[in-house]
Amino acid sequence: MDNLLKPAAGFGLDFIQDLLGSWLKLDLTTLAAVLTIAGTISSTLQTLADISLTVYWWFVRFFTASISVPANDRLNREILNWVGSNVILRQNTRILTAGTEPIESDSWHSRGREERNDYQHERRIPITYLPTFGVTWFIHEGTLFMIKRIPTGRTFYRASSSFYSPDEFQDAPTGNEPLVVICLGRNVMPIKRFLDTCRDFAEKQREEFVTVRTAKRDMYGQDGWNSMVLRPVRPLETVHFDETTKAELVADITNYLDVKTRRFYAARGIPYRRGLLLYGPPGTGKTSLSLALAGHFGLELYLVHIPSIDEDKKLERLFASLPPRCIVLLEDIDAVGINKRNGTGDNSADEDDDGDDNNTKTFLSRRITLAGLLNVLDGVASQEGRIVLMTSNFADRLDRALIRPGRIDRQIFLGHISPRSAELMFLRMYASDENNSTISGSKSVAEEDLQKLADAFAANVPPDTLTPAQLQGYLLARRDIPRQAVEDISQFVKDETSRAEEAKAREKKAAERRKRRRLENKILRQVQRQIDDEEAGKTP
Ligand SMILES: Nc1ncnc2c1ncn2[C@@H]1O[C@H](COP(=O)(O)OP(=O)(O)OP(=O)(O)O)[C@@H](O)[C@H]1O
Repeated sequence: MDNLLKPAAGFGLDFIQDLLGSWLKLDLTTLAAVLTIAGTISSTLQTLADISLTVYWWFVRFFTASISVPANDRLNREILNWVGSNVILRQNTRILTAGTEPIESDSWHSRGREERNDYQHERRIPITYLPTFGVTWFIHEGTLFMIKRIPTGRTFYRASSSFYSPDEFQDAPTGNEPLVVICLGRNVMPIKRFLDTCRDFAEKQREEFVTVRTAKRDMYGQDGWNSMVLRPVRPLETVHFDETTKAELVADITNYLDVKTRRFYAARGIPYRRGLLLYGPPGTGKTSLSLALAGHFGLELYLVHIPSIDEDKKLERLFASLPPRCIVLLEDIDAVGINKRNGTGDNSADEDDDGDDNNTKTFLSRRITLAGLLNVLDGVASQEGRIVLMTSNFADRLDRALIRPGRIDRQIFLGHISPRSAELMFLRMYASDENNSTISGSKSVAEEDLQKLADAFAANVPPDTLTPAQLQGYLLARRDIPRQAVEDISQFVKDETSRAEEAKAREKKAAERRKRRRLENKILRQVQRQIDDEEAGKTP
């Protein structure tokens, strides 16, 4: 058997040797030598890597101090913010993670977002950049620091890892990973100082910006407050409505946030919550006021656009993950009609009213029920210490169960602009600011002239005609020409009034049509029922 194989093996070896010799000009001995050297280099490199890793860990263990920060701690985000602004940007890092919102396949859901995807009607969501790092190094106050993101086990971005080290991409930064802050030396004091710096930085940002969080599904399909936008703080003075109501509102919230009030509630077993309803026509400042209040009280704003939430459970999950002190803004709670379907209110839900008088099922939107909303507002699981602001364009359509004291403690009406508010808005629009960046034309208007112009302007803005949004739009279109704004205002008021009257007449006609259609349907159904009854009577 061995003898039989020998020529074949010899033939094979000879053949390979010939091939290498004639084609590649290599003999087998050289090849073997090359392979041996390569193997030795590779194992040497591996050994060196192992040694350096061991040295690295010994070094970390004996010559550094470290502090870990859990994923869900606010400090974690504050560190990332600091690193993002001070290290990543300064070092002009080429590896960042950009994000806007996850793409969802659910068409109803996406439609809701298309309509109103972001705070204050912005359709385009700003891109947020997060530092992509496994480990980042920097020097702070003369000490060498290292921040390490601890992998959470979710791996992706592998496709891109062919170019960069897999470590860098294995765990895409969602901002929810625990961090370890390490510094050179055996003392944790530099780290503590660094953490203070991060907090001061965040504090300053909070003074200048309001953090607005909105509900978004994250990349793993989990609902949560996953989108964050920083909005510049809007001073309360720039939101015009009844000054006494404004002062009362601010006093009310100040009192509520006072630690003594919390103790008072706790001692008497009263749930420590505050609910406010901001209502009025569109463009009267409900959203602007909410933002201004959040800025004034230094609270984060958690925004829920009710019509885009499609199930009670989702709202429940969002409320369950609210921090203890914040403002929750529930926008457009009436948008699809918080009404009993057998109610008398003339609203959108009446359009498809099937006339079933016994149907008392209550709907907030496609799938959010009034019970679901009430449950998150005062259910056992709902967080104490927060302020819930609800906005509505049609307060009269709201269910009484929702607006009872305890759920809504104060109702604030934001209506059409008053002459006094028009004067203030005019002054604000044309007064020169620090950068003198307001308007070119108005620079020539002296202060006393500006006041005279504002008086003349306000005299031509009758109460209860224009919304603040309309007036703001008007002034913005004339931002360089204050005198022209005064001249044109009477005509603008006339035009807008007649337009509003036409719209009202159209709406009245449409409402009458709907009413007629409902009546016809009702009669038809009664007739059909009679016919059915008669037929049933005939049959034995
Ligand atoms: N009372 C107000 N004072 C100053 N500006 C206002 C006021 N109301 C509205 N505006 C301006 O009009 C625009 C729209 O305001 P905002 O979105 O706050 O109104 P809204 O009542 O929430 O409207 P909607 O009911 O449509 O959501 C903003 O740019 C805001 O600056």
